[in-house]
Amino acid sequence: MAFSERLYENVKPIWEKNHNHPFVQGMGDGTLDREKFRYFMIQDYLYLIEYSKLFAIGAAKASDVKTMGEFAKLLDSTLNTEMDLHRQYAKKFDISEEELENAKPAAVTVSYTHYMLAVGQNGGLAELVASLLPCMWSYAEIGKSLSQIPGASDHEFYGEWINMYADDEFQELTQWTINMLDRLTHGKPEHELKHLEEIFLNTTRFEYMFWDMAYKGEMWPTE
Ligand SMILES: Cc1ncc(CN)c(N)n1
Repeated sequence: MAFSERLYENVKPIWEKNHNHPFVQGMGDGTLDREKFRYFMIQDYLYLIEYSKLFAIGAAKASDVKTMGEFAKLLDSTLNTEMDLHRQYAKKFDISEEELENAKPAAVTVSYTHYMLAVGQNGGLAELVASLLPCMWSYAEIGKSLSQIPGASDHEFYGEWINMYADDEFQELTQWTINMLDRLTHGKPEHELKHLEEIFLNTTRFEYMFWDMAYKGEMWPTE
């Protein structure tokens, strides 16, 4: 069994919870409150600024030029395609770019990005990829599944979001990253695989927390 299949099996119950979360369901049937989506978009933009740094770290840690090039592609796609979607939504909400970049991250946004950056900076390439993969993989799955709901891709507001993650390019980049983790973990001893499994599980848990934070509009427990 490829290591990615083992990871997938291990986190399946949490991914099912993500798919059933009212935020995700609400994008699929178009009923999600736009204020919740607005809040999500701002926090997600801040999240992606930090997340994209993992690809730069990946390029620096890679041991061959081909892998460096792939990380460069992932970095470009995040900064210039995925985050463009957020900038477009920001226009719809009358949020200036400056306002977007100066917004303050919520507790979950800080915890999630700092955890990934610590793992990415302190560990090897396999740790880095294990930590960043649930982000890509779970959105690729959610985008694909929501795009199969009749009318969801054409929804005047949430359609663009769904199309972004259901798109072939995002799906291919995700598959490349899954394959890379399988390559990096081939032949690794069980105790190292267990460690990677735990990292993957932790960022999967953060994915759920991010949906929930956005749905509840949470910032910090003291506010
Ligand atoms: C929190 C989160 N997770 C995943 C993705 C998909 N890159 C995202 N934009 N934001």
